[in-house]
Amino acid sequence: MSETKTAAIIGGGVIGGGWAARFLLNGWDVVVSDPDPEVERKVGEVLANARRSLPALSDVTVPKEGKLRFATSLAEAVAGADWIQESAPERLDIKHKVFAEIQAHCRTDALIGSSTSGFKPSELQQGAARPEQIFVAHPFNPVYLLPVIELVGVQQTVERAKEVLDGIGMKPLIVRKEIDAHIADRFLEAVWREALWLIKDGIATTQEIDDVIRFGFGMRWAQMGLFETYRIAGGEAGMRHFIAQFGPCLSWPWTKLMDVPELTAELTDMIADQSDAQSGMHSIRELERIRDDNLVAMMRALKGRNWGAGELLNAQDARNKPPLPTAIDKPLETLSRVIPIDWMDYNGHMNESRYGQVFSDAGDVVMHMVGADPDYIASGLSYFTVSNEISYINETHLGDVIHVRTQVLEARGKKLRLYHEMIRTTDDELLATCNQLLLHVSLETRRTCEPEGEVLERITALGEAQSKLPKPASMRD
Ligand SMILES: NC(=O)C1=CN([C@@H]2O[C@H](COP(=O)(O)OP(=O)(O)OC[C@H]3O[C@@H](n4cnc5c(N)ncnc54)[C@H](O)[C@@H]3O)[C@@H](O)[C@H]2O)C=CC1
Ligand SMILES: C[N+](C)(C)CC(=O)CC(=O)[O-]
Repeated sequence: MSETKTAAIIGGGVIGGGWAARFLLNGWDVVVSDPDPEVERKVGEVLANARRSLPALSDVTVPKEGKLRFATSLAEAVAGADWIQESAPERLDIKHKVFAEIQAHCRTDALIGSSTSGFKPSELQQGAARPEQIFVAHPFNPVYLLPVIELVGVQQTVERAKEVLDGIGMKPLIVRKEIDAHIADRFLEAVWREALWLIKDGIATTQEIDDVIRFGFGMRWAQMGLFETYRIAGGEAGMRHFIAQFGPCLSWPWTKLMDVPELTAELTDMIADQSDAQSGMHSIRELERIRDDNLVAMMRALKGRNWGAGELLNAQDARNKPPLPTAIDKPLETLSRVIPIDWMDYNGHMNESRYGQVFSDAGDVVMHMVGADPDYIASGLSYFTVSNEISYINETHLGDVIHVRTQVLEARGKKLRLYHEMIRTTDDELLATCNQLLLHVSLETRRTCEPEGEVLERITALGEAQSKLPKPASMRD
């Protein structure tokens, strides 16, 4: 058993709260230190949002949540921590004071990341007792959902940090050279500046600017980024043609980036009023939930494509996947997962089609147990499901943790009959059952045939062992 690690979060605001949730929901214990008397409530609200969204990105068992504690002093928070994440306000004087106190009380081998959006490590390290211990770990809001982290600092330190972040499902990017605002915030700054000009000059409103992003290039960026997108825009000749065609525009007046509009009271009012008209009907917490639900749905769609953020999530699932059941003389625990947002329907519960997905995944586990795994399937043999009789017994809701218990009712020759019970893990409530019949097939002839070799031996042994079990209670009722 690996020992539970501890993260100390210094500053529990928007970003510190997000870090706390990311670590906790990946099984780390977390200690938060923040002078704000409201910190427990604020972190609690971020955590509530994270609990309903992050686990829903996973299609396998999620790690057991760690323990959360609020420290009475920074010294107490950092004392035994493995990772310390500074998320205090973006002011160098505050950060220097915080680092001095951290280093006076933390372990010398602890990793000390800073969430700074723009300061370089050399600036953060000024006057530090052990400069090499401090590095930039710049996240994106919401930290519990968005995977990328920019790491800037001493090579050996950021490599250790990368290993930790990989383990909590993130996408650490080690930045080659330090630079103000790292990589991503330089883009965000450019887009933000341009948007401010467009509003100031009366060209577009906040709503119109958001629409050109979310109905257009924002969706392209979320899955391919900038260069891959523009490569395609160059047509068959790719990037070279793209540059030949659009390169000259760089010297035309297509940008006001070299200048910054003054944030006068008048411009601030204009932007804030437009933003109120656009989004004022929702509270910030409501907007956070809308954003999170949309992000989960988009990231799950990318999972299906095994692309971009979806590829990362699939790799994380593969790491968290539980081992196949080995004891064949008792009901088989074939699946455990959380119900995600995109499985909900207009009735406010899990759509009926998703029960088919759950029972199909549980059936796959039995196939893999007997050796009918991807290699066997690649050899041209498999099982087809020919019937699923599903009974919907109780409603299944967003965020429910469920597991499936499976009994093999018949495993003889070509026939594999399974009985699945889908149970809510928190209160043991039976949610649905499925009587499922699978037939062994040749993928070449697309007809049924007897299983072969080890699969035949294992399926026969499984069938015999399971035939001695009493019928599941829900079948007898
Ligand atoms: N808000 C954002 O979109 C992002 C912010 N960041 C960076 O994260 C850091 C924190 O920003 P936010 O969370 O947005 O700010 P915030 O204002 O929401 O939170 C800052 C927290 O630090 C606390 N604090 C103040 N002095 C402290 C001290 N001496 N010790 C411990 N805590 C202290 C405050 O009480 C507050 O709760 C900044 O460096 C910022 O650049 C990074 C990525 C995105
Ligand atoms: C606005 N910001 C500079 C604080 C933004 C970031 O640092 C990253 C983000 O989440 O957009």
